[in-house]
Amino acid sequence: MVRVGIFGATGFTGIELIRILSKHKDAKIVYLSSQRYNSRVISDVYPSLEGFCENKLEDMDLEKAASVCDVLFIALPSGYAYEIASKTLRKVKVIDLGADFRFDDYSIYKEWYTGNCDEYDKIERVYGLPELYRETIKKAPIIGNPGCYPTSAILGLAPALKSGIVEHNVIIDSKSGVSGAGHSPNQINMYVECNNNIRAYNVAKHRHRPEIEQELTKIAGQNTRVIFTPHLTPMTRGILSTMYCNLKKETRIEDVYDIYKDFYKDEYFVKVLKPGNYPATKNVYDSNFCQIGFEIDKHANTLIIMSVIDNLIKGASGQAVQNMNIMFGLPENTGLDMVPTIP
Ligand SMILES: NC(=O)C1=CN([C@@H]2O[C@H](COP(=O)(O)OP(=O)(O)OC[C@H]3O[C@@H](n4cnc5c(N)ncnc54)[C@H](OP(=O)(O)O)[C@@H]3O)[C@@H](O)[C@H]2O)C=CC1
Ligand SMILES: CC(=O)N[C@@H](CCC(=O)OP(=O)(O)O)C(=O)O
Repeated sequence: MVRVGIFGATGFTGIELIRILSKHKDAKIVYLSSQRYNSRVISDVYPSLEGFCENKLEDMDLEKAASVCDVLFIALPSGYAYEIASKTLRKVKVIDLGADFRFDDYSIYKEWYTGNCDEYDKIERVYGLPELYRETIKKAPIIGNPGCYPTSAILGLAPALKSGIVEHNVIIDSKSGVSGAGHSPNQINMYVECNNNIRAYNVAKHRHRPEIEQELTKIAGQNTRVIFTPHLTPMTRGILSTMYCNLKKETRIEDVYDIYKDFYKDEYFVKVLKPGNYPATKNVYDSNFCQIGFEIDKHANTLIIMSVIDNLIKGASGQAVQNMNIMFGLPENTGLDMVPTIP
């Protein structure tokens, strides 16, 4: 039985971790932290957990957490994980849902995030996208769980870039549900601001751009540039990323389908749709799946790829549990085998 602790248990990703792990047959939640609700029972704060999880919320106590847990999930805003991970290193595995361990290069992390990690380069960690890094995740002491937009974009683009059929300049147009912004009230997630409304934000300067470029450059084997525009849409959950790549030469859609099917042939959580079928966020709602579809615009010789995920599951807590399963030698879909919710 894997003993689990969660820092930041009352946020959206923390609650989603509890929901998944409370039904995970090989994991047991033994430690939950919260500043705001310290000493309350989690199901009093979130009655949806009544009968599923009755743990008491505690103050953040690194020593205690490291001594009673086998793995710690950090579901806090970015900037906290370095201190937690460095103080608990080798005593317990760490999976950070924030951005602190996603970057290969500290100067890029510092340019986009505010955390301080003096020994960044010395910390052994792996970018936690199982479809690309499964073998290194198995032995990693620390996982930097990918961002939600990067998960949808990288999974959607990897086969095309790896196979070399497209140029290395990509346009990514993404739409996210409001839960992507977390549960703390701010102007962006107020009902009256986001209901009946759709808008772009952080245009040409979103912090997920360098994360996406880092990974796509490694996959493509050469410098890859992206133009990334995120949009906030009036949905609770879900991300749709639509991506545009110039084809190097005329290509048949059946050949693109074969490339994608082959790339993901062993992947349980990635579903490649047949040509003519397009993904929708509802196809993966409340599940750990990513669905990918595509079309060729012959007029512009452009490959258009569409990728959908549930931002809170494959884009965060589900992927984090998938990583935990890999690290502890469990079947990868343990606790994650949910059928998407319709309608
Ligand atoms: N929402 C999403 O779709 C995704 C989120 N992520 C990442 O996961 C992490 C958690 O995100 P999410 O669950 O959405 O965030 P929330 O805002 O919903 O929750 C964060 C929790 O962290 C605790 N906390 C501790 N210190 C602070 C602080 N200084 N400011 C705010 N909260 C604090 C709070 O709990 P308390 O007050 O009880 O201690 C809060 O509930 C973030 O790093 C985020 O970037 C990654 C992918 C997708
Ligand atoms: C809709 C919305 O606001 N989404 C968030 C995604 C946050 C996230 O998951 O990013 P990190 O884990 O990299 O901080 C945003 O655009 O910042």
